[in-house]
Amino acid sequence: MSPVAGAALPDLATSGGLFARLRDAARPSWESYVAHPFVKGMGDGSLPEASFRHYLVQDYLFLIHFARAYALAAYKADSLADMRSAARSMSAILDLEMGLHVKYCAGWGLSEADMAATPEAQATLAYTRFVLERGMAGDLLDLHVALAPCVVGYAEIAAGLLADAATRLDGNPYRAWIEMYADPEYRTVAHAQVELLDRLSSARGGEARFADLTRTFDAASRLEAGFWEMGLTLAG
Ligand SMILES: Cc1ncc(C[n+]2csc(CCO)c2C)c(N)n1
Repeated sequence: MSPVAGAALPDLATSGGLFARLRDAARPSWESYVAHPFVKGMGDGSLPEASFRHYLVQDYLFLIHFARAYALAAYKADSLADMRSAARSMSAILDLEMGLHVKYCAGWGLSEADMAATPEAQATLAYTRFVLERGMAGDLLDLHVALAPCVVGYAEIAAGLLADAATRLDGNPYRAWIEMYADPEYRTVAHAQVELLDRLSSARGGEARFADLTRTFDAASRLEAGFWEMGLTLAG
């Protein structure tokens, strides 16, 4: 069933949890990401098609590296449960989400071979390699904090668009994107990421590392905003 426009969903973040506190500490960067003009343009359908296509191709390349980040999470895990969870997320991206993405892009006339052959834009390189670097240099908590704006942000953005009076779903070329990320199944994935951050934080001394984790979360949020900006300006 399609979500109903205008119905606000509760916040994904648990009050007082690590995700909510990071988001508060990085508020200006977070807002520049979730309220970017690209997002508003998808909501009211005014986003130029060329911007959306440029974004989609780069997002395909982004997902490849995101799958690598979950492979790194499996390597960094210190329990079988965390290894299995990372492996499941990597498989979900490679076998499910990328397939959906490819089908979705085909609807916009983009073939997988064309997308794979496109050079990565600077914003794609910067964001994906930043996440991988946080994971390589740090531990599982550093890596999951770097991943959190991506995983939780898209659920918040899609829910926010559905609740926004400026959003038009009828005849909106970006409706399928909004509904894909507003899907309850995807909200469950985002919620699991919020809970995982709290568990990792207790196990790995997150409290004492809050300032450092905030820098990572803030940078990842700015890189998400930069990813939208790349789409909007068609930057290479
Ligand atoms: C730039 C960019 N940021 C976030 C997402 C969202 N996303 C990426 S992978 C994934 C599944 C999480 O396990 C989701 C929701 C995206 N596609 N592109």
